[in-house]
Amino acid sequence: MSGCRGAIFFHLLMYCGMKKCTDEEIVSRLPHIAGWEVVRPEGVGRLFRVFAFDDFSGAVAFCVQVAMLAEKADHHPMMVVEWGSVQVSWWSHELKGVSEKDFEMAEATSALYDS
Ligand SMILES: C[C@H](O)[C@H](O)[C@H]1CNC2=NC(N)=NC(=O)C2=N1
Repeated sequence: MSGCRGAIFFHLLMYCGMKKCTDEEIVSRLPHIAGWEVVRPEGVGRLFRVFAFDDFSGAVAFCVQVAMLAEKADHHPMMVVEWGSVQVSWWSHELKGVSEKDFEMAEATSALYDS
């Protein structure tokens, strides 16, 4: 298999099991991930939470931890870092919405923050 076809095959394997959550599924799951809300920029649902820090370096260190988690899972958030806070958004680009994977990643992100 060529490198390109191999990459496409891997990509399909990773994402064919994922499905976009319905609005009903999102509403029922959201109370189980404290602090997260759904935002819909340009009509695409995302899980969103702001994490508070006492300084800039704490916020950056958290971003690095989340980045390592993301690399392991091959699923990547949007993070906006500034003094005292990190805004994290999880959604599935491929599906143009929120999937089960995003809920798992949001939960893992909160667990990192709480640890
Ligand atoms: C090729 C690679 O596996 C894909 O582009 C992955 C990378 N990380 C990703 N992260 C997120 N959040 N959504 C995706 O659809 C996605 N796709």
